[in-house]
Amino acid sequence: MSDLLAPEALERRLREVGETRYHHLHPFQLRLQSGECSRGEVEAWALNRYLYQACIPQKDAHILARMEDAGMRREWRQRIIDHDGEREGEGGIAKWLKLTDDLGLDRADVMSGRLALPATKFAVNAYLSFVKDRSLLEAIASSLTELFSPMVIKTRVAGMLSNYDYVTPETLAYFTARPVQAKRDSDFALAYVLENARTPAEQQAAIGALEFKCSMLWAMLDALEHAYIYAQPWPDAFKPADAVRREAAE
Ligand SMILES: O=C(O)c1cc(C(=O)O)c2c(n1)C(=O)C(=O)c1cc(C(=O)O)[nH]c1-2
Repeated sequence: MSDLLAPEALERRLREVGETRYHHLHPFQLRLQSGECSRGEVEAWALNRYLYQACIPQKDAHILARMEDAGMRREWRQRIIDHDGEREGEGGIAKWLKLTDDLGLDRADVMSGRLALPATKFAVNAYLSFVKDRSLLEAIASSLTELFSPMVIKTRVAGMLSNYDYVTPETLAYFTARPVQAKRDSDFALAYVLENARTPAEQQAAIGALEFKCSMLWAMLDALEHAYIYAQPWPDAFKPADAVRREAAE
């Protein structure tokens, strides 16, 4: 049985989870930011990650529905607005579609998810199930990957802008607002977790929730790496134009 941790010690443990398990360490992320990805791999990354972006307001709506306190709901609902916007064409999902548009991907293909890898869909569904099935504390703790997203976004954006000539600041506009929003959101979520994880079991559950979320983000990049670098993608999945040309020549 673990001991009850002081809030500072719990925060340290949560940050250690990110230092050792967050997707900033994943080989596909390193490849993406260092310019080693082919154009097709960048396209596959953006197409698959659309499903994650699209699920975020749904998972936040599940969390919101479980909150009994109006003040908490007022705070949390901003996350849904950030992604869905106040009207058509605004918000994070619309900005992600600007990224996939600029990469030349068809919107209907991207939005339908039909070309996404099976593991991407399993990962996203696992996140939605997690926030429905686990305690509110665990659901909120699972969002704490946002403590670490500003640093990975900064590195990714700088790396992509300097290494891929078809990527412009407008293409990556999605990421401009995220670090400030992520800081605001993760400050709130961290304060909640530190205040509400009051027993050793609750503290371990919060740490486990953050590990789960890191593993879900990691699994999405494992799937991309496996499908587009080491192996063949799932038969129904997105095939980059350069791979189609290679197959035709064989
Ligand atoms: O670019 C990234 O690496 C990254 C990571 C994460 C994350 O760590 O979960 C999020 C985002 N971006 C993001 O843009 C975002 O809106 C977001 C919401 C959440 C969440 O769990 O509520 N994570 C993330």
